[in-house]
Amino acid sequence: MAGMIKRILKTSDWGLIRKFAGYFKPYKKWVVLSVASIPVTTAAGIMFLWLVEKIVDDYILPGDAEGLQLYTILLGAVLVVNYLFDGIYSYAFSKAGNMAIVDMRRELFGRALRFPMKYFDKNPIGVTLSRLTSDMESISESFAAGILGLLADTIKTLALLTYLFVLNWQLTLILLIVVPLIILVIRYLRRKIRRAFNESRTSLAKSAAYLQESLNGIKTIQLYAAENETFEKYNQLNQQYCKSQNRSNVYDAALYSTVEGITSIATALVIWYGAVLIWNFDFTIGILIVFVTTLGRLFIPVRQFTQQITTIQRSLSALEHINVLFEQEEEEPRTLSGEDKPKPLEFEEIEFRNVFFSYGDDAPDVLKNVSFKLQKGERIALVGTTGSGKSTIIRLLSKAYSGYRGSITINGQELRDIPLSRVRETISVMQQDIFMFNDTVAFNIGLGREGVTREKIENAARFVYAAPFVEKLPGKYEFIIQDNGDNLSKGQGQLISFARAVCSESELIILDEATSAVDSLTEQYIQKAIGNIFSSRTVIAVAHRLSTIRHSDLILVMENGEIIERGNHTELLAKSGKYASLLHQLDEKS
Ligand SMILES: Nc1ncnc2c1ncn2[C@@H]1O[C@H](COP(=O)(O)OP(=O)(O)OP(=O)(O)O)[C@@H](O)[C@H]1O
Repeated sequence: MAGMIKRILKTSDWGLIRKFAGYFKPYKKWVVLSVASIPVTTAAGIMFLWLVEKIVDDYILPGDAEGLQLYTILLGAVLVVNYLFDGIYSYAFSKAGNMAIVDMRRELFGRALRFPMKYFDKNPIGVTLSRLTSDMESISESFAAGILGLLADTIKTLALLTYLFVLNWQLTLILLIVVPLIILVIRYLRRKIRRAFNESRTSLAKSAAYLQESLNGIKTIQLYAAENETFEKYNQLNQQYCKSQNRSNVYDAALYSTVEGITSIATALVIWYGAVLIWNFDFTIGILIVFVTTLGRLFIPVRQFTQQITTIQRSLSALEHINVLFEQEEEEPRTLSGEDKPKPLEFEEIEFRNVFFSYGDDAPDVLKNVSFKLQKGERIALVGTTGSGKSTIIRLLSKAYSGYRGSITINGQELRDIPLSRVRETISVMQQDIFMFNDTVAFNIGLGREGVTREKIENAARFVYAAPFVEKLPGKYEFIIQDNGDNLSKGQGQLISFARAVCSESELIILDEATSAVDSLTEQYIQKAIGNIFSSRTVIAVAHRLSTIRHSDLILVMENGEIIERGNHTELLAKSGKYASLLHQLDEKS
């Protein structure tokens, strides 16, 4: 059977199994306890058969009631031991399995948190979510039990067969006639089961991703009355899943019932040949009963074996999916514990020298020959038409994307050589599309800053003029922000984003100014907040407000990935070029 197992699993499967078996290492003692129970239950199984034969031939047939009583008690005791150790076997292994899966899930989530942003550009969140949830579930439910179950059943089956062989080798050979047939069926259906199951996992992941996307965008769907289309699309994905799952179930059922059928043939053969042997006085009724009883017991593992194969196939296909996440490169290996958080750089200057960048190998350059310098205390504004590359400069600087050509240095050190976590500690980004967590205002301001005090949070809020509105909220800093800031106005969200950025010690602040219009009071607060930030830190801003632009020391005007004009507000206006016309458009809008 060991050879058969080898044939059933591919070589690459063994690699996967070995890799994930590593997670059981810390829980070795539970695995050992479980494995140690196998010989006990196997011995109890053989003992049971021996007692059955003895009871029938030596006590029931001759009518020895006294001996029968004693042996029946012994039989009961053997069964108790058998089931007790069976219990220990399953409990100990599922305990080890559960703990191993918890570790795997934790490690995977930790990795996912460090996946590069371009991973999330390409992979819908829902797919990653389903890898972390349903694929993991599938393993924890089945993989552990599947593999060890297979081992236990193999040992038990071999022991039973050896015992039967000693009792009567001819009858045992008759029984084994059906084995090649079973191997053929399993080999044939194995590939089909795996393929169908893979398909069903993929379509489940797709429909989960779509479900997640639809729920994220539910307000837009409702506003644009796109419910029917959304429903239809989900329905189609769901149907696809249903079809592939049904296919997988058909193969499952086919495997199970074919093996059942074949084993029934074996049972009939054994009864027929056993009867012949008894008529020829070569055999006792006790032994025939042992054979028939064992057939049931022998083929329970064989039947389970087919189920275990299906289970293992499922787990392997889930493992393949999860392995993709394990093989996904992380941004830069970093520990998640705060102990060794690097100190921010003592910021002095940033320099871009002849920088080129494209988002993909075959994609066109979206930054072309970009060069500029920013020194401590200075403010740079990036302006330009949409898609001109302003945000890309910021993404490169915050190491959200790598792979630039040319040189970007912070304090003279090449950016690609500075650890990511150090860069993120040095730079604070005020995002336009800030994400708000379902938590308090205080939590959202202090996000990611370990050990930040309430005083610092409140000072940050005051500094960027967020305090006046926060203090009017019920519960003030304990007010719970919901649904990514849906219970706040856009302007209030921006002020929280400002507070979040200044709450850090970072000298360099990147400001990705939002374009959305806000009420005039909030606008005043925002402008005052930017004024405060400008006077206290070094800032590089993707600027849309005239006030922000005017207060910058250097304005870089971008078009098609290039800096086409540079200078301060007065110099650029005097040129009457692109900047002047951009300002003109700004004026018209306001
Ligand atoms: N993740 C991405 N993958 C591929 N291309 C991208 C990606 N992000 C931006 N681009 C492309 O890069 C170019 C520059 O985009 P970028 O976001 O830097 O422009 P921008 O000047 O900030 O525009 P806006 O003012 O509209 O935010 C655009 O052509 C855009 O389509």
